[in-house]
Amino acid sequence: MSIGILTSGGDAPGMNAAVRAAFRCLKMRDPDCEIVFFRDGFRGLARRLDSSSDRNVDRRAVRDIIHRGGTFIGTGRVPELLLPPEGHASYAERVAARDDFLKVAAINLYQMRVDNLIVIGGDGSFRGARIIGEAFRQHFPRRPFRVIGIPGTIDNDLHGTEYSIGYDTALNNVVDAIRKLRDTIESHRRAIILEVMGNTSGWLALQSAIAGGAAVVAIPEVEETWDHDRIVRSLDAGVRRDYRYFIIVVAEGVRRRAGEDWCEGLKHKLESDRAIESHLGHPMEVRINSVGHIARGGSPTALDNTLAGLLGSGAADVAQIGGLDGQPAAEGDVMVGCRGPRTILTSLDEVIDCSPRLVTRDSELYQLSQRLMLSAEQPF
Ligand SMILES: Nc1ncnc2c1ncn2[C@@H]1O[C@H](COP(=O)(O)OP(=O)(O)O)[C@@H](O)[C@H]1O
Ligand SMILES: O=P(O)(O)OC[C@H]1O[C@](O)(COP(=O)(O)O)[C@@H](O)[C@@H]1O
Repeated sequence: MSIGILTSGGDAPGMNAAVRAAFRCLKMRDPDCEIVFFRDGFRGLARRLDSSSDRNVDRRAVRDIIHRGGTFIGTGRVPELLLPPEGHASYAERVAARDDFLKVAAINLYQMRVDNLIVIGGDGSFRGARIIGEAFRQHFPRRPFRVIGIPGTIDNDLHGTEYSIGYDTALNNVVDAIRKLRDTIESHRRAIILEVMGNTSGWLALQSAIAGGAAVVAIPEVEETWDHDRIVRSLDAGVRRDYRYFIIVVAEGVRRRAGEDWCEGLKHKLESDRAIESHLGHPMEVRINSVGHIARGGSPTALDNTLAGLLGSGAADVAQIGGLDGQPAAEGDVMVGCRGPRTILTSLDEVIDCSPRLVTRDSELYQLSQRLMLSAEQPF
C-alpha cells in the first residue's frame, strides 16, 4: 500500500517542510513504503497520473526545499468540487461534473494502492478531502482508506489546532511591512490604511496590528471595528496628543462585508474631517496600501518549520501506526494539530463543523487590541 501527499488551497510557507517531515518519518519507520506526491492540489488526483503525480518518490525529491516558501508539489483550487445552492440552474450539471471528478479520483487512488492520503491545507481542502474519502469508500468499500489533514493556511482559522503552518511567517511578513511603512508615513505625518489577507477571519490582521503597534484594526467578524466615525474619533484623539502618524490595519474581508469602497470611504472621511484639520493645521493625508500575496511569500520562519516538522511527523504516525506515537489508535479521517508543543488529533468532521474559527469580541487577542490601540476614550 502507498501513502499519498498533496497540498491544497492557498499556499502557506512551511508546507514544504511538512511534506519533507512526513516523507522522512514515513521512510524512517518503513524504508520500503511507497510515497506518492499528487501535484497541484486535488487536480493531481483526477488527471493523467503520469503527468500529475510522482510515484515512489525517493529522498532526492525532498532535498533542498525546507527553506523555500510556497509548495514545491504545487497547490490549487478545484471548482469541480464546489456546488452552487440547490435549485440553481446549473445544479444538476455541476453535481454530475463533481461525481465524474470524484470517480476518477477514487479510481486513481485505488490503482495507486493509496490507503492514506495526507492533505495539507485549510478547512476548504478538508471539506474536499472528506468527499473524496466518501467517494473512495463508496466505490471500493473493501479497501481501507483514510484522510489525514495537516493544517496549512496563513489565516490560522482552523478548529483543532492552536496554529496552522504559514501563519507565523505571514504574521512576520505583515509586521515587517508595517515597520517599513512607518518610515515613510512618519516622514510625511500621514495615516496609512493597510489591507491584509483574511477574507473570513481576521486573525492575521488582528495579531499583526497588535505586534506592529497599529493605531486601529478593522476585522470582518466584529462589526463595530468597521465604523468610520469611530476610527475618525480615535485618530482625532491621537492628533490631539501629537501623534505624528497612524497605521490602520484592515482585513480584506471587511470590504466584502462592509462595502468594496470601505478603504476609500475612510480615507475621504479622515481627509475631510474638520476637527482633525484644525488640530493639524492642514487636512490629514491618507494613503491606502495592501500587503497582498507578499504576506504568503518568502522563507518560512523557524517556528513554522518546527510546527511543520511536528505535524508532518504526527501524520506519518497516524498513517503507519494508526494514531500518534504512544497514544491510542484513532478511527476515521483525522487532522493532526498542535496544542503548545504537543500534537493532538481531532476528527476531520469536527474540524470541518467548527471551522473557520473566528475572532469574537471575547477573544483574548481582540480584548488585548482594544487595550493597546488608540481610542477616543483613552485618558492619557
Ligand atoms: N465546501 C466544499 N466542498 C468540497 N470541496 C471544497 C469545499 N470547499 C473547498 N473545497 C475544495 O478545496 C479547495 C481548496 O479550498 P479553499 O477554501 O480555497 O482553501 P483552504 O483549504 O486553504 O481553505 C477548493 O478549491 C475545492 O476544490
Ligand atoms: O488570491 P488567492 O490565492 O485566491 O488567495 C486569497 C486567500 O488566500 C488566503 O491567503 C489563504 O486562504 P486559504 O488558506 O484558506 O486558502 C486568504 O487569506 C485569502 O483570502
